[in-house]
Amino acid sequence: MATHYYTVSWDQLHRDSKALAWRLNALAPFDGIVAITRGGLIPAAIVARELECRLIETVSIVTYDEERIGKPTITKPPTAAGDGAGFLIIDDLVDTGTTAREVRQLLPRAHFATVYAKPAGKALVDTFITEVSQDTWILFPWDTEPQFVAPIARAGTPPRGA
Ligand SMILES: O=P(O)(O)OC[C@H]1O[C@H](OP(=O)(O)OP(=O)(O)O)[C@H](O)[C@@H]1O
Ligand code: HPA
Ligand SMILES: [Mg+2]
Repeated sequence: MATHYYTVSWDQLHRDSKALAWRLNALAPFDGIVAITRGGLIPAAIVARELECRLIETVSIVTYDEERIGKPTITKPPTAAGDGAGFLIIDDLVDTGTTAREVRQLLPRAHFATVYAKPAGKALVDTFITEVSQDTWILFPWDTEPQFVAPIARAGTPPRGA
């Protein structure tokens, strides 16, 4: 269970995904990108734009229900990436490495990159940008929205009108 939260804004995600693209550009060109949906879709779009890559494949895999990990289920395998040779795989993050392990079996020759990584999974990816501790849950901008927070002085009192 996470004891810390790390909130990532859209701006931050764009900056970190571009930093990943800078790193990957040194290894380019790639024949195509495989985005791991859903979390990898937006980082993959940003990296594809920066690397001028126009061939995007997807692999759909479900490992979590909110913060609860389950058995990974592939709901759509990749069809256009062969054994992964020449391809770049992009996901938002690697946590336990469960998802990465499954996808690597499908595309063993691809280069695997994530924007964020936690210690338990980082050895499974070839390139990542930012590491966070294992007990940190990363809050992505698509999973959050700004909302009202009560002033500190009112902590513990019921909200007005309640
Ligand atoms: O290293 P792991 O422990 O496997 O965790 C990382 C994976 O978990 C999340 O996907 P999730 O299963 O929540 O699906 P989603 O991308 O559709 O949100 C995240 O997008 C990674 O793909
Ligand atoms: O830290 C996380 N944040 C969002 N989704 C995730 N899926 C696995 N770990 C995480
Ligand atoms: Mg995912």
